[in-house]
Amino acid sequence: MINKGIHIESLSKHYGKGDTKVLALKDVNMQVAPGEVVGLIGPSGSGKSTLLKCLGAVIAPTAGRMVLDQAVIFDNKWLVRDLRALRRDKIGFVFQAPYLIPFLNVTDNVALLPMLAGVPNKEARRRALELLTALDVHHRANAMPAQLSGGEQQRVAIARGLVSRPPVILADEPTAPLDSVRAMSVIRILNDMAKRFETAIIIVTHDEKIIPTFKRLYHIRDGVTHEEVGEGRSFD
Ligand SMILES: Nc1ncnc2c1ncn2[C@@H]1O[C@H](COP(=O)(O)OP(=O)(O)OP(=O)(O)O)[C@@H](O)[C@H]1O
Repeated sequence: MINKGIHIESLSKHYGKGDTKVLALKDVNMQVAPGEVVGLIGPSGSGKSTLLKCLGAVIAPTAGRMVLDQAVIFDNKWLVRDLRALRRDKIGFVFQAPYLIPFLNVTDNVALLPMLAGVPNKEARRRALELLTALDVHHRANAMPAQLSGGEQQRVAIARGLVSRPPVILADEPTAPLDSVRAMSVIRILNDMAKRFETAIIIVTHDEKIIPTFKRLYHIRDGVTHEEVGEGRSFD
């Protein structure tokens, strides 16, 4: 039986050829169980973004194996024909920059993905408002993105990444533009989501405030991951 969550085995990624070849990932192994929130930390250029892009089916690894939510998606080649559908149905992305759609209001920015996936509009908007409330930005539900502060935009983008309840969430520096109270509340929400919906979550971060909250971390150096036990400190 193939496990749920995220499993990466012997993953490598090379960019370029010959003299300009870069070995960005070398034999990476990683597991994240459903319901678990794992940190991915490492210096600039160590391979964090490359690993998230491979897992998010944005770029192809050079070799190795990746399993997402009980499906082998890559085994030295893609085993999934429709990578767009894989991204839409299985993976929630939360980026450093919010990338909201400028001509949709806050609620519709969050509700759009479930609407596109066939959830009735009313239910999609209800789920959107529930998350906007949890992220303390519901009072801006009818505003347009340009009318929000940077931190508010980021919280809306986090709600959008969570609203489809994907089995996997990949977050790249999600708390970077937030103050420490808001950063902690985002981490609390991601932990709640993980437990409630059995989501496997990877958070790439440099944020010293949130690193002690992880129970388990992967430290990446020069494309090689090292598993570490975190403090798992309560974030209340
Ligand atoms: N498209 C590309 N072409 C060639 N080399 C690349 C490409 N993207 C990344 N690299 C190289 O791969 C290595 C890993 O880069 P990556 O962006 O994954 O690091 P990172 O840990 O995310 O860094 P940062 O914290 O600075 O964002 C680096 O040496 C980088 O220069």
